[in-house]
Amino acid sequence: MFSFLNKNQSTGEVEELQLDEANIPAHVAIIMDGNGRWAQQRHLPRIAGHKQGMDTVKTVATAASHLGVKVLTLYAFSTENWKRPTAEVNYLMKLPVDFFGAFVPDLIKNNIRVKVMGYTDKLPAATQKAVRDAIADTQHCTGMVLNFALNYGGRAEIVTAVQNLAEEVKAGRLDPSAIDEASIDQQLMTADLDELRDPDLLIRTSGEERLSNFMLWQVAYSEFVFTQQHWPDFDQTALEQAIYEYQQRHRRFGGL
Ligand SMILES: Cc1cc(N2CCCCCC2)n2ncc(-c3ccc(F)cc3)c2n1
Repeated sequence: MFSFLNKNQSTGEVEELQLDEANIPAHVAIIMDGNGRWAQQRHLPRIAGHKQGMDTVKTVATAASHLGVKVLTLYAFSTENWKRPTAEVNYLMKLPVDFFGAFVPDLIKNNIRVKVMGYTDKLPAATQKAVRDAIADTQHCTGMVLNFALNYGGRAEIVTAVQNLAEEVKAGRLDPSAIDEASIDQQLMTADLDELRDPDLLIRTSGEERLSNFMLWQVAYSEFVFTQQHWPDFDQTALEQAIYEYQQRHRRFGGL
């Protein structure tokens, strides 16, 4: 059992809660929202929130790995984020480079493997190199997969899958009647996660309760937990609280 202290929202009392080690969600996906608001509340530039948010990535990735999560997917940059101010986009595109230098040695120590899904060919060359290096240097790790969604969009992912299947049909290699959910699964960017491709738990921070074009196909049966704190304030306890909430809904009774 993992125990953690929780402040009861209704009574205000601090209580010790237990997580069931046999019911840790195998795949946790997080929409890391609220970085800009966190900075604005402190009268800091928005990019200060992104910088602090990257420290939270390391804290939460380490905590998830220790709890036994097998895949942690983090929504780092969406296909819609290109609409942000140029200065902010340029800063965000440098974060994978900073991450590689600052955190990859710690990830290797925790046996965490980096994977990236998205249209990475559209990223600046330096960002693409940092992504390639992070993947290559953690390739040998056999523990948790830390999967960054980078220049990723759920609708674009499905369009690409449909285009690929249409090409197969056009080439005479696939009959339309043979297209099923498995056919589409195999064309998605999560295909190489095999049986772990669909998140068991989706967390979104900062109070918003929407998907924002994130893993639209894969979250069909996921539990959603929306938390109030901004991503830079998210931590191990917040992750444990979200997993506790998941376990209350996804109760395992004996061998079920
Ligand atoms: C664009 C962007 C933004 C980004 N944020 C920090 C976390 C808060 C939310 C957005 C800002 N983080 N955090 C880690 C990465 C990253 C991506 C790929 C990779 F291989 C290694 C690290 C990252 N990438």
